[in-house]
Amino acid sequence: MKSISKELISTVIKKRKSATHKGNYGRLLLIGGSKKYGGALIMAAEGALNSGAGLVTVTTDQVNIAALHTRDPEIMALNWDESIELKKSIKSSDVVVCGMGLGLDEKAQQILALVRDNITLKQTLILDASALDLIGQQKDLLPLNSKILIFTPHQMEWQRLSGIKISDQSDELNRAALDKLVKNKNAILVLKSNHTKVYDQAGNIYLNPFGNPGMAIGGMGDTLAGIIGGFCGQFPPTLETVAAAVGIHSLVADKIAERQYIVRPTQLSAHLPEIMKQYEK
Ligand SMILES: NC(=O)C1=CN([C@@H]2O[C@H](COP(=O)(O)OP(=O)(O)OC[C@H]3O[C@@H](n4cnc5c(N)ncnc54)[C@H](OP(=O)(O)O)[C@@H]3O)[C@@H](O)[C@H]2O)[C@@H](O)CC1
Ligand SMILES: Nc1ncnc2c1ncn2[C@@H]1O[C@H](COP(=O)(O)OP(=O)(O)O)[C@@H](O)[C@H]1O
Ligand SMILES: [Mg+2]
Repeated sequence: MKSISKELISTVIKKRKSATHKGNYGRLLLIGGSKKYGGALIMAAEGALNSGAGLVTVTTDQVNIAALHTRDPEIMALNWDESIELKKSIKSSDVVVCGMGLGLDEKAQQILALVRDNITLKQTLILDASALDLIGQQKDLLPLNSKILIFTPHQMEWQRLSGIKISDQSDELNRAALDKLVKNKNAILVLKSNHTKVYDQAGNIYLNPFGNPGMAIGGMGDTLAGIIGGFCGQFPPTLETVAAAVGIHSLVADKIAERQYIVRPTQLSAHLPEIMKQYEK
């Protein structure tokens, strides 16, 4: 098992070249935010935006859009009832991040089925939170048609999806469960805890040595899902890129925790561009 290091983060975060434009840094679509959980989607979108994604669009319950635009006018938004537009949006994205605050109702199931049916082999798909729980309940909702498929469960979500109890979640069982879920070997598992591990299906594992308990606040994982999306839109969507996203999320939190008791996820996002600058190479 390798440890996520500051050097690894520096190899992933590239200095931007002059002759580039927003289209070179990833078209991201984030899907989630039912009425109750609009904040989850907004926090994920802020993670994506602040990690440098070139173009960020969200699709969500209409009720969240004014709040999102008040905070972040850079982000485009689509009402998730507009299914024709939504299909187009899925197809034209480089990276789709689905599940933050999506909920588990019939609408949520329909949206995940739409993602499953419209994602293509050119795209990176990240599944978080409710998307993982929906698949745990109904296995045929699992989208298998992306280029790279990234799961980002916390331990309880992984228990519900894989059937492995938290106390039994060993590397061996985790990888076997990932292989059982995804046969074509294009998946990455980010199993979140106080020391998150990132697995691929070739046997590689990265352990995150960074982070602190000030991060134990709702929205911290939503923010991470957005950052992973942002990284996969800008840098090659590999195990190392995902590990670097996990590492920088915790490093920013560690910096904030030097002078604060807790780390607000929105504050973490706000400090991300400044800390990424220190690691660019
Ligand atoms: N502001 C918003 O809109 C927010 C909206 N959100 C949205 O809410 C939806 C439900 O997601 P969720 O994660 O809040 O609930 P759930 O899946 O039941 O898991 C929580 C329970 O699991 C357990 N647990 C054990 N180990 C654990 C671990 N390592 N890390 C974490 N938990 C661990 C633990 O149980 P306990 O120990 O408390 O008994 C804990 O109580 C989802 O769509 C999400 O996106 C959130 O993102 C928050 C901000
Ligand atoms: N005690 C802790 N130490 C380090 N990191 C933590 C701690 N508690 C939570 N985190 C991090 O915070 C995030 C929590 O993710 P998650 O449970 O999905 O949050 P949410 O769904 O509320 O956004 C993960 O990245 C996890 O590694
Ligand atoms: Mg979560």
